[in-house]
Amino acid sequence: MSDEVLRLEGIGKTFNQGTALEARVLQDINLRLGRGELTALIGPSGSGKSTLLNLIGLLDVPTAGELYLQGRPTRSSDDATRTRMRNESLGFVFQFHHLISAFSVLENVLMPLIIRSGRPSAEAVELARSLLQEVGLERLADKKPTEISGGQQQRVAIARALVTRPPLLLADEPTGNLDSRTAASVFDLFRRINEQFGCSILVVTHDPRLAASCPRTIELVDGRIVSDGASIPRPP
Ligand SMILES: Nc1ncnc2c1ncn2[C@@H]1O[C@H](COP(=O)(O)OP(=O)(O)OP(=O)(O)O)[C@@H](O)[C@H]1O
Repeated sequence: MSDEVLRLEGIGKTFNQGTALEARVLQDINLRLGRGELTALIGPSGSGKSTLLNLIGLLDVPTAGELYLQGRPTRSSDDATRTRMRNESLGFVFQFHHLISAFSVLENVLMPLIIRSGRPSAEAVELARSLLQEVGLERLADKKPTEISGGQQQRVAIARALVTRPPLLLADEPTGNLDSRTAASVFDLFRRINEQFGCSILVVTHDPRLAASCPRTIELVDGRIVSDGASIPRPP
């Protein structure tokens, strides 16, 4: 199996192409993510980070170039194929975690498996419990999301994103609404998950300290990659 999880070749995104509202947001993005890499995506507001993450997450389609997920081209795939590839290969963690308040923490973690194949098997429940243990929340499995803190809710969202064992985890400002100590501990969790599960993680962050704790940082400015390399360590 290839060690390459993701490859972007000449990716561009222009919204409202051919109209007065045309907006060229991404240009000539070339990028390769290997298995098990932990990478930060940084850049000023409006530089195109979320747009790029949406393309990588197969939630939107580029207007130029090709995007390969685990070696498979995606641009001309139909919606059903893209949905299948998304469910098989990707996990998502967002700033606002969208946990379902009527369900318990455990049921929320199980949700991707329930969507995939209905009633969860005993193995699925066991996997969800072990992920909750991994994120330090096994004792809260029966609580509702409203009964736990923001940092704990984000940990539930991370466990939920991992329950399908995705080779690539995408995170968009996952610590954006957390205080700095809680943000640092959620980021520690990303590092531990990366080491333990070997999944590749691409995380958009505005926080330079958090970015510096990733081995690799990619910087976008005005829709282009302006730097891509080893992160510069910062003092704690
Ligand atoms: N659907 C759309 N139609 C037109 N323009 C869009 C659309 N989506 C995003 N844009 C524009 O693309 C640019 C990049 O937006 P994007 O949200 O990707 O930036 P970002 O780097 O994630 O910003 P932030 O850090 O503030 O979240 C912005 O100028 C935005 O207005």
